[in-house]
Amino acid sequence: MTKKNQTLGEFIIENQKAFPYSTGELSKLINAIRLAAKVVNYEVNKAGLVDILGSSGDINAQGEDQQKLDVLANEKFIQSLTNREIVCGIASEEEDDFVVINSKDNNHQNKYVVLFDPLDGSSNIDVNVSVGTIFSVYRRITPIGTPVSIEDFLQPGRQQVAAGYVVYGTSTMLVYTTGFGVNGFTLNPAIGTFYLSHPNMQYPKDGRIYSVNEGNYVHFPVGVKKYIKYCQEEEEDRPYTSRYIGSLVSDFHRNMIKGGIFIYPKSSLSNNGKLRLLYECNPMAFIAEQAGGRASDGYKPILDVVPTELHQRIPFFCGSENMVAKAEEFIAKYN
Ligand SMILES: O=P(O)(O)OC[C@H]1O[C@](O)(COP(=O)(O)O)[C@@H](O)[C@@H]1O
Ligand SMILES: [Mg+2]
Ligand SMILES: [Mg+2]
Repeated sequence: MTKKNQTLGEFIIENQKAFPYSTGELSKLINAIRLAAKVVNYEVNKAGLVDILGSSGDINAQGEDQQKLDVLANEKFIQSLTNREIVCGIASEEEDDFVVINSKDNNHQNKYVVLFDPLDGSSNIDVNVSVGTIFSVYRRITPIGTPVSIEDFLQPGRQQVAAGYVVYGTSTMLVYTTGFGVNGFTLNPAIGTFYLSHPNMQYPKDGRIYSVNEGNYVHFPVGVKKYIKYCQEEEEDRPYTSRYIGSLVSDFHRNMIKGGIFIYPKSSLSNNGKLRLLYECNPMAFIAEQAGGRASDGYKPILDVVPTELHQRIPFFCGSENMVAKAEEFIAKYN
C-alpha cells in the first residue's frame, strides 16, 4: 500500500513484492538511476561555481553542441547502470550508437536495455532554468547469452517495462512508472533521500495551459496554427495561458500537475519536429498514458509507433486527454 513520505527505497522494495516472480533486477536498475540522479543533481546545483557550464566543444550524433553537463550526466548514468550488472545495453542522446554492456562472466546474462536523455533542456543549463533527465527501460528481445543488438532498442513504446524522469528544478524530483501508475519522489537534499511526495499522479482530463515554441509559429502546419488560435480565442474557458520553459521535462511536469498540453510539431524547418522518439517521447508518453493523459504524433499514439532509427525524431502532442484530442481534431481537419 503506497504510503506518502515513504522513501523511494522502501517503495521499490514494496512494489517488487507485488510481483512474485520478480528477480529484483528492475529494482536494482531503478536504484542505479536513483543514485546517478543524486550525483547529477549535486553537479547541477553547483554548476555556476565550477567549470561545468557551457559547451564541451564536441558535437553529438544529432549535430548539436554538447554541453559539459550533457557529457557529465551521460557518464554518471552509464557508470551507475554498468556497475550494477543489470543492463546489457544502453542508448543515449549523447552516444552515436548503442553501447553493449557485458555481464562480469562475459556471457551477456543481463536482460534490460536502457535508453536515456542524460540532460534534457540543455539550452537552459547556463541560465539557471530547470533541466532534467529522461529514461526508458525494455526487456531485451534477443536471446540472453548473446550481445545486445539494435532490435532490442527499436521496440515500440508500448513494450516499455519502466520509464521516468528527474527534474532538477526548485526541488529535485524523480517521477516514474513501471506500468502500475505514476509516482513522484522529492529529494531531501539535507539527507540525500527521495521521499514519496506525489503518489498516483494523474493528468487532469482538461487544462488551461498550452506549451509550444510560438517563435516557430510561421513554420507550423495549418492544423497546429488553427489549434493555437483556438487556445487564444475568447470563448468558454479560453483563452488558455501560454507557458513554455524550453525543457521538455519541466513543461511536461507542470502540465501533468496543473492540466495542459505540450506541442512540438513538425514544421517547414524540420519534417519530424525536434524531439527524439526513443528517449524523449516514448518515456513521456508511457508516463502520460499511465497518468490518464494522452500522447500522439498528431495522428496516432506515440506508444504504437514502430521505431526505425536510434535517434529518430517525431512530432509530439502530449498532455490532458481532451486537449490532445482537440489538437488532433484540428490536425485531422486541416492537414
Ligand atoms: O528551443 P526549442 O526549439 O523550443 O526546443 C526546446 C526543446 O528541446 C529540448 O531542449 C531538447 O532536448 P535536449 O536539451 O535534451 O536536447 C527539449 O527539452 C525542449 O522541449
Ligand atoms: Mg531532451
Ligand atoms: Mg539532452
